[in-house]
Amino acid sequence: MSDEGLSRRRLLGASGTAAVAGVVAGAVGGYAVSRGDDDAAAGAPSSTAAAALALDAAIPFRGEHQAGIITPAQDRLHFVALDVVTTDREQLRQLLEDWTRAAERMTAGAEAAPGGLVGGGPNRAPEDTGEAYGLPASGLTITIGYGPSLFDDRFGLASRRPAALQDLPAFTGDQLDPRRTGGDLCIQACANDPQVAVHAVRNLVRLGFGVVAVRWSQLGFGRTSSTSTAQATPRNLFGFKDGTANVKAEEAAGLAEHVWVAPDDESGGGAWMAGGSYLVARRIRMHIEIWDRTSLQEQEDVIGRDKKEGAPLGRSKEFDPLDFARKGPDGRPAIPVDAHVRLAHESNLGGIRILRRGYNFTDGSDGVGHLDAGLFFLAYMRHPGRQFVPMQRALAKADGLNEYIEHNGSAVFACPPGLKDGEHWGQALFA
Ligand SMILES: C=CC1=C(C)c2cc3[nH]c(cc4nc(cc5[nH]c(cc1n2)c(C)c5CCC(=O)O)C(CCC(=O)O)=C4C)c(C)c3C=C
Ligand SMILES: [Fe+2]
Repeated sequence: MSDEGLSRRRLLGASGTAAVAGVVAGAVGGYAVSRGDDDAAAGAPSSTAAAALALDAAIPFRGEHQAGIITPAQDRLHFVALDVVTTDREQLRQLLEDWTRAAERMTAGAEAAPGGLVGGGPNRAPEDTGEAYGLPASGLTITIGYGPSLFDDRFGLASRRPAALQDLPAFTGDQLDPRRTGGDLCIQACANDPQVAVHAVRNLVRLGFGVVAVRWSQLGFGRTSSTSTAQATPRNLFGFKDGTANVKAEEAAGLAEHVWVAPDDESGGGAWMAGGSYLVARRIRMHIEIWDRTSLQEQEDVIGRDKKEGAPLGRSKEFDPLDFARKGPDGRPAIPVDAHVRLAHESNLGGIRILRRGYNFTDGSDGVGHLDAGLFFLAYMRHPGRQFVPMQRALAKADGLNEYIEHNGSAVFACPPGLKDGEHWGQALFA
């Protein structure tokens, strides 16, 4: 490998360098494998999940589906929504191709461009911003999505718009801030090191100068979902286990039914979405000061699970099934009628489920003595109008949690399928 193609992990030492060189060589040649994991390369789901749990792993960039959806949720997030500022279709197409190259390199632990740190010499701006140089791949995944507004008349894409990609309707209680809403494109960068996630977004935005501009962004810490049975269930900022009943990577039938767009889901212009998924993002402020003065009983009744174990009320273990018919000692439903898990459960929604992949956030304070903290809700699904919309309508109407939360940002994106060797983002869309 030439000096220009060396990984940022070169600094890790000889053995690390050798292993990583393989990853990077594979990555730039059109494939990427996790270091020393043959099963991952073969696509065995449980081994892939286990490999991805290693905090510094390189996650394969290419595959049937984009990485970052069923990849075991990493600990950190940098999410950005962008607007396209050019009207030149070719500039946008070229950017998506350039992003693919840079994203593939960064997920393998390499600089955004060969020799990116200093290889361009003293008279040019470096092609990599440098803050992740020497850091491992850190489980980085970069997932791209296209917003409904990308399919207006600017780029001749109107006929390519999937029918399922529609702006979300207004929900009761929404307090949406236009400065945290919408976007032509999104990039979801997840990693186990915040510096690696931020570096990835920063370098893609840098590449897009003059073509795209950041509309809004969100940092997240502490995943609020497990997306694999190999992961322990994390806790959200209300202190409750979150993600117990999620659709998980090992659940092939559930993914096919609820997460991946099937070939015959979208006819005509939207057929390029087969194998992709729709992403709903909601910035949900949590009024933690009010919650923190609320009794344990009330907290558990609002969620419908106990705080310590995460067990459904009336049961004792986290993964015990929810029993909505069970009565408590007072003769009332053990899981209250307005409990969050009752209303969000598939039995209340005609079998609807979604894959949740959210993160905690704290963005300073609001100037009047409260933390601006909450849950950056990210969820993947096959059809937002048939899944998120009815689910959120049911929650907006009756959820006991509404007293403690406020949705103040919102967006929806079509995340295309994964890339085969030699393919790049936008190729199918612009074909
Ligand atoms: C529209 C979808 C959902 C929003 C918005 C949402 C916000 C939200 N959720 C929690 C905390 C928990 N949610 C839990 C379960 C759960 N939540 C949703 C959907 C939305 N949540 C679903 C589909 C489920 C699973 C329901 C089921 O099938 O049992 C839980 C329990 C643990 C778990 O199963 O994950 C918690 C806790 C917060 C704090 C929040 C907004 C800030
Ligand atoms: Fe929830």
